[in-house]
Amino acid sequence: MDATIAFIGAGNMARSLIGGLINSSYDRQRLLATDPNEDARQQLTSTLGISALADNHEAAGKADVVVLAVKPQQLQAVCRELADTVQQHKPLIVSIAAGIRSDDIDRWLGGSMAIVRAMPNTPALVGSGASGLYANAAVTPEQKELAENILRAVGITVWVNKETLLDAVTAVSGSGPAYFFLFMEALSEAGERLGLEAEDARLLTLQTALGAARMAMESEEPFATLRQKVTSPGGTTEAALKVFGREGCSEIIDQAAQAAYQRAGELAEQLGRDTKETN
Ligand SMILES: NC(=O)C1=CN([C@@H]2O[C@H](COP(=O)(O)OP(=O)(O)OC[C@H]3O[C@@H](n4cnc5c(N)ncnc54)[C@H](O)[C@@H]3O)[C@@H](O)[C@H]2O)C=CC1
Ligand SMILES: O=C(O)[C@@H]1CCC=N1
Repeated sequence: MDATIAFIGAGNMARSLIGGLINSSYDRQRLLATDPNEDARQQLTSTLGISALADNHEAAGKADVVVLAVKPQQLQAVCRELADTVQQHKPLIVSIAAGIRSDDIDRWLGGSMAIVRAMPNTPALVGSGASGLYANAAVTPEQKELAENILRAVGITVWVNKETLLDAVTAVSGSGPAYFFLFMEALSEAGERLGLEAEDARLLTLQTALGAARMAMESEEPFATLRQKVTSPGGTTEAALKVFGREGCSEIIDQAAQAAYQRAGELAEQLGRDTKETN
């Protein structure tokens, strides 16, 4: 039987995970979600067909797994609110919040909790997610398997053995879909400026992104070799790649990933401190 999972916070990422789980035949009856926003709750019930509650305690109290899916800025208050409830039955906690460390989450929840931190991404919605996972010392092998099974239902999973490596996962795959959307947006617009119909430019861009990813997935060759195979000497690709090189495209991508990584560290530092109000 599927474990009962309560999602605390039903925003973009929770909906992607819930949708992906349902698409992978996860038992809807075993999925619950909470959100203070009535529209968000109605959307869950009408589009995903799962129970949506306003009361975090009620949902967490029924769950084998509590997925903390609120913004990092809301996490401390939500954890402190849930501490009494989760201390009673000790569900597995899965936090998907960027940056916030498991020690801080554990302290806010009252201590001695089994916590898996996961960094998924929104393509989970279509079963093509990529998640990094980290388990604290209290997580049992069975709980590790449970967390992995949930995230694997919506894509691939990678365990990291150092918590700070989750910030690197965030910089690559957590935020990564946005980088690829940006690239597709720009390439499609460039196609339009070159005279293509908007719809054609979009379709050609999409299929090229999908084709390149699938080809790389199915090949054992490094990305660089696949790139070289498109690049005829003195040809069109070479002309384009020269511009990428001249404008420092690789350096820009490196700087962008560094910025995401650093921001995760800043969130941990700023939001990991106990606030006066909740002390
Ligand atoms: N969006 C993404 O691509 C990814 C997001 N994440 C993480 O997932 C978490 C959620 O991000 P998003 O879904 O993008 O944000 P979001 O803003 O779309 O969703 C957060 C939801 O939490 C609800 N909420 C606020 N206070 C609450 C409370 N006290 N109790 C219950 N629900 C409450 C809000 O109404 C909102 O619907 C963040 O911590 C983020 O770092 C992780 C990986 C990828
Ligand atoms: O932008 C963010 O902070 C979240 C974490 C990774 C993707 N979205």
